[in-house]
Amino acid sequence: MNMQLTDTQTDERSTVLPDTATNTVMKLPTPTQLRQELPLDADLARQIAEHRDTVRRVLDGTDPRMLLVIGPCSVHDEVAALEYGERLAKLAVDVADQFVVVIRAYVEKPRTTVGWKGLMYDPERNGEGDLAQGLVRSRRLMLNLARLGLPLATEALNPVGFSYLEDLVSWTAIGARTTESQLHREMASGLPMPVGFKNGTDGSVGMAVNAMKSAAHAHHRLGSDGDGHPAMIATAGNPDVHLVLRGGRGITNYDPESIAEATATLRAAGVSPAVMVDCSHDNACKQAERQLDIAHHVMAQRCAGNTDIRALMLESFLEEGRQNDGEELVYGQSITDPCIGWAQTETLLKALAATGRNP
Ligand SMILES: O=C[C@H](O)[C@H](O)COP(=O)(O)O
Ligand SMILES: C=C(OP(=O)(O)O)C(=O)O
Repeated sequence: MNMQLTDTQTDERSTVLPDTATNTVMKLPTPTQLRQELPLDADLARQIAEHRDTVRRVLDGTDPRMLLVIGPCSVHDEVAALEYGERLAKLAVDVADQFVVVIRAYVEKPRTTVGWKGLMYDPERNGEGDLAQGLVRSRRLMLNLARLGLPLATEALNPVGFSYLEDLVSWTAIGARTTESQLHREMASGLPMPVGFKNGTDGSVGMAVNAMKSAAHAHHRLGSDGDGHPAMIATAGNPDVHLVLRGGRGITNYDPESIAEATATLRAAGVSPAVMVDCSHDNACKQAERQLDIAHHVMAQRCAGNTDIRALMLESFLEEGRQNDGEELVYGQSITDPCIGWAQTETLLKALAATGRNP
């Protein structure tokens, strides 16, 4: 599973200088090396370019369908994630006249305090932080999901981490905990796909609007090249940025008044009024089943004429609910936020599509 290391890369842990540091550093393969080991072939690259264009067209309203970003809160088991992907790819065909279905392939999890941070950071979930293995497994999983024909969504949390994966992703989220971060805005400014900024964890939309303005702008940022060398990166600005309403602590924002207030703010700021409603997270008060009613409620608003609502996000997996990580895990059930199960997912997507056909 471990990547080949170059002559200059050893797998020894070395003490970091200066002397105040007690950290250890373990060298990793570079993004270029990982991309060479797990390459994106020309057909898949074409597919991803087409998916990104489709997502852009949905978000700018040229394509009248809605975007539906759906899948597990996090991936901890690649087999279950692929089984979910296979089922979703079939269901996506049934609703393709109404929805562009994008699968959540979330391998980095932002934590409120501490907790498992995702497949990329701790693939064995044993606290060892085997990033060398996590990066390989994350990229391999994403390649396999993309080969099912689905566009991929993920949250870009660590700009270095994302440089190992970004060529595989068609829609990217900047999460509620990082929307206000300049580093994430700079990163989004140079990303080659549409990016959704979540409102803040306190429910505030203003910081996401500021993020959109910043990410649409050109930047000079400090980063590294594909070979891991420090580099100045000049970004052009990302024209395909939008707002994601996900509620906040004790606040929901999927109702008509909240959405109207958000789109008025977006228009006043001169940025895209396109909105994705995240039916999970604080909108669902972390109760997975609430997503069902929320999705119907938002779809009804869209069918009643609010075409600024261009997208929905749902957290869904094979089994409903969530479980604590441990020895005996239920196959296909989330170990982070609760999700709706497959049966609910199938019923919901078909019902939403039927509403879209006969508003
Ligand atoms: O989407 C997942 C979680 O909401 C997010 O990662 C924060 O989780 P936590 O509050 O359990 O740390
Ligand atoms: C962490 C997530 O969302 P948020 O940033 O809204 O909490 C997520 O979508 O997995």
